Parts: sequence; C-alpha cells; structure tokens
Amino acid sequence: MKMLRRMSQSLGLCVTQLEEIVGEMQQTILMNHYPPCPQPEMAAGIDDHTDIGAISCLWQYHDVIGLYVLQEGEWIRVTPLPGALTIIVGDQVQIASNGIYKSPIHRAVLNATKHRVSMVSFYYQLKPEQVVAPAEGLVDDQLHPRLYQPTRFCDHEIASKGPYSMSMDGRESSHG
Ligand SMILES: O=C(O)CCC(=O)C(=O)O
Ligand SMILES: [Fe+2]
Repeated sequence: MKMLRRMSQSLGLCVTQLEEIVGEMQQTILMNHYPPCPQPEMAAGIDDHTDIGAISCLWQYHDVIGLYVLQEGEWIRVTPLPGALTIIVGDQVQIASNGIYKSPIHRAVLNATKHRVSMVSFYYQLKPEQVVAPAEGLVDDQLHPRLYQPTRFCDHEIASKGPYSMSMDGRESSHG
C-alpha cells in the first residue's frame, strides 16, 4: 500500500518495512448512515474509539459535519472537503511506529437537521495471528524505549472488544 510506504520512509525506515511489520492486509468497507436527530447530544452516533487496524480511509458527504477527533483533551471537528478522503491512522501503525504515528480517538455525532453518510475502508491484518511489534529502528534504550510488546492482531482485537478499540490508552470501549 502506497501510503504505508510513504509513512515508512517518513519514519526513516526502509520503504517496505511498515508493510512487512503489519503483514498482508484485507479490506472491509463500511457505510454509515446517521439520521437527523433534533437533539443530537442525546443520541449516540459512533462512540469514542480508535480503529484497530492499520489504516482507515474515510469518505464523508461534504455537506454535513459529524466526525470529531480528540486532540489534547479537545474535540476537533474534521471538516469534510469535497473530493478528499480523510486518512485515519489505526492501532497497528501506532504500534509499528512505536507511538510516533498516533491512532486518534474519534467519534461521529448526529446532525440536528441533516442526514449524514460516510463510507470507511478499513485495512487490517489478513491473518489474525499476525504479530505486530515496533520497528527495531525506532526503539533504543535511551531516548526511544519500546512502548508496545509484540502483539497478535487477534489478541489486540479481543482486548479491544471488537472492531472498535479504546485499548491503546487503557480506556475501555463503550462501542458495540
Ligand atoms: O462516520 C464517520 O465519520 C466515522 C466512522 C468511524 O469512525 C468508523 O466507522 O470507524
Ligand atoms: Fe473509526
């Protein structure tokens, strides 16, 4: 996957290293429909979570805001741009990059008056027993201690209690 190759290079790793660590991937496409709700704060869209796979590519209908990302304790709106995809780093890339790339906590909320549609393409391990660990070149004893032990994708999935995760920062999923 081209994106993982560029990310690998940006970390100073060899071009295919992230792909090798993450392993062979499969893709699942999910369509989300959020009906309008006069009191959006009273309804659940998709609760706070991180995506457990490697990378998610999100398309959202450009007219309706609904995706928020948690950054330094604040929920930041992700404004959809016509024709653009939003790329969400998943837990596996956070592990492989030893925490340099962050798998952001995000949520989707309902709109008071408009329908919202989004489509997500999740890329994640084909083999559930694939072991993912931080790239050796990103770990050293002084400045960059190992943040994650080698973890099988299936164990991470169980720890996350399903396809959505809150296990990266020790919080539990309230989703699903
Ligand atoms: O609908 C959205 O904008 C986000 C959906 C999402 O985060 C997900 O399905 O994992
Ligand atoms: Fe998500």
